[in-house]
Amino acid sequence: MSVPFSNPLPVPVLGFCAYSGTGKTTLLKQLIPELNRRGLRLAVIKHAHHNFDVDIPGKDSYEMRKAGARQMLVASHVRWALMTEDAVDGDPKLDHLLKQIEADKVDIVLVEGFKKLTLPKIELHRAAHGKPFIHEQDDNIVAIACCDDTNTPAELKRLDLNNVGQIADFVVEYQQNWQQPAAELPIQLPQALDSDNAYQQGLSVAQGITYVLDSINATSNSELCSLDELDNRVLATDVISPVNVPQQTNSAMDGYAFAYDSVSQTPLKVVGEVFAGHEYGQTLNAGEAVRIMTGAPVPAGADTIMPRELTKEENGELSLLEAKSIKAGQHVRLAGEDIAKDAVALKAGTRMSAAEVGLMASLGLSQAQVSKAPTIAVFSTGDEVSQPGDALKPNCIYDSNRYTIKTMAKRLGCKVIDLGIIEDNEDALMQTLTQASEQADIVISSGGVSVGNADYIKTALAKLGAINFWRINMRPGRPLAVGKLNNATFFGLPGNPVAVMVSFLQFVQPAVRKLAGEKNWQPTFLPAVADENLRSREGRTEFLRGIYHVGNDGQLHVKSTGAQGSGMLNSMVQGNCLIVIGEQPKSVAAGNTVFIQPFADVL
Ligand SMILES: Nc1nc2c(c(=O)[nH]1)N[C@H]1C(S)=C(S)[C@@H](COP(=O)(O)OP(=O)(O)OC[C@H]3O[C@@H](n4cnc5c(N)ncnc54)[C@H](O)[C@@H]3O)O[C@H]1N2
Ligand code: MOO
Repeated sequence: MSVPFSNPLPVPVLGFCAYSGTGKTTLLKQLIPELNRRGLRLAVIKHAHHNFDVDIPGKDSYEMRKAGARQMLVASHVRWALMTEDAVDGDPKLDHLLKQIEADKVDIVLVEGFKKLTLPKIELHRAAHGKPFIHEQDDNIVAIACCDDTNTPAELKRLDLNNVGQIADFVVEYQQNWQQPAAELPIQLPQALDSDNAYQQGLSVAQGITYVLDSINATSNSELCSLDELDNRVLATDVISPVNVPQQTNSAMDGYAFAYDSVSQTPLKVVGEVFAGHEYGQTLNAGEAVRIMTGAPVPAGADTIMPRELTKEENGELSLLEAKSIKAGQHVRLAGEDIAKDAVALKAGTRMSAAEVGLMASLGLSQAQVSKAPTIAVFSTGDEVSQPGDALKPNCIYDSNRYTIKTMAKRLGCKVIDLGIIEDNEDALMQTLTQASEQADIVISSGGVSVGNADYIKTALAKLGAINFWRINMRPGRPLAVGKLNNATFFGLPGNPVAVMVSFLQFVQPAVRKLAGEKNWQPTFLPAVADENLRSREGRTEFLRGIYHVGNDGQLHVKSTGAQGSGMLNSMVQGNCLIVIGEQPKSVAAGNTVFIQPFADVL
């Protein structure tokens, strides 16, 4: 039976496996110096099956450990050793041990033992021992080192067990060709949709997003907006720079401008002064310098700037301190080095923000063509749902969903039509839905998409459009309706308030961004260390509300907000991110890495 292993290090890990008596340790003792000669820096991990001790009774470190120190680090000027009391049931965990290695100090980790792990390994085999092949049971064998009399499959790399140099060459090649696998995000897009299966088994989140994106076309309508209206709008056309930025070659420092070739002629003669917004109208001669301010144009004949603090001017003569370190062209900003005239300064599909608006202004442009902002119509359903501000009737709840949806939609630059709370009555719903689909690009409702029976929304939708009622393998936000209502896209989000927000972020957000013409947007996934065990179920993507912070180790750390009921809106208030655990892991143990989606973009 193989045990899953994933390498946590940015360097390769290569195992050596064999039945006992094959000579693993003997080979490794010969291989290590061969690899050192080839310039490879090695770490070695060995699995010992007995209760070993590396310390010597009587030594201080031994005595202190025996006195009860769980970790004992003994260090001298040549080496240090960390001994940890870490009794576990079964084998020690290789990924945990590997995390103790200083990966920047080694090129590869060789591992002896741990043969059950799905770890790339070289099998050592001696036919004379009459033992079975390991590679017949283990797909992770990358090569077999054996003797002449052994038959091996043609597709398996064969090495000579008695030729240590050849094995060393193989290890070097393995190390050089190894590539760190790309991080596997919990939601991988796009994902093909098998609709027959989807109805029975539900859709993965990635399938749901792919389906939504496939059914949305970017708008072709656009309008001209002034600089002050551009924030959060999406460019419909490329912005072409009408000018060089900077317009002229200028100084990046307050100091002196001169020709680099004049450095040998110091002291230089100071012949003038130039301020930003002005120019020194003449050409500098060899041996001359001008006093220059940051942003002022570099005069003709000069190509190098010396900051004022590295100079001394006396009676019109300029000495250069540290003259030897001067580089030709230093502290000069060349015309067009930021953006050249006629170059694309901003691409169509860019969502405008402070930097983009500022850049447009820096080009002297006062307006841009942007895609028409999507219009979203939103309503709520359910007899129990009441309008905030009204008295709350018995057994009712206030409508929070319409307000979270409207707020998120506005953050995404949408115009919003609020259709209020629609009573659970088919005629009223039909009328509202028809009206909404004429006015809006996207119509969103919340509630009524699960299996409850007081839901007229399903019958009304079925009459007016083509709507799929999906079950998404996620929590929260399992039920989701998506489809067309005339020309508008319809989203029926689940009623539970947290499910509404999570479904909006995962499915409506990509749709809005695509509709608005935004290109190259990807959901953010940041790795963070889990500060506690996080529960999840295999086959379902879990969106836990989390709180992340930067730990003392400089890495992001995250913990959950606590109770995770999908009606607990307060968990979204307490949290600053979603912790996203994909379909594979059953749960994540404290200390392992998970992916988070910070709320910063939309909430
Ligand atoms: N037998 C089953 N029951 C449920 C299932 C299921 O698969 N089988 N799924 C559960 C899940 S998961 C969710 S989520 C909910 C979603 O159901 P609906 O979309 O039909 O939503 P409702 O039943 O109308 O409401 C659920 C919940 O949310 C509250 N709600 C509704 N609208 C609002 C609003 N505008 N503002 C605030 N809160 C709202 C409502 O009062 C309910 O408490 O179904 C589970 N059941
Ligand atoms: O979507 Mo529901 O909120 O999973 O409980």
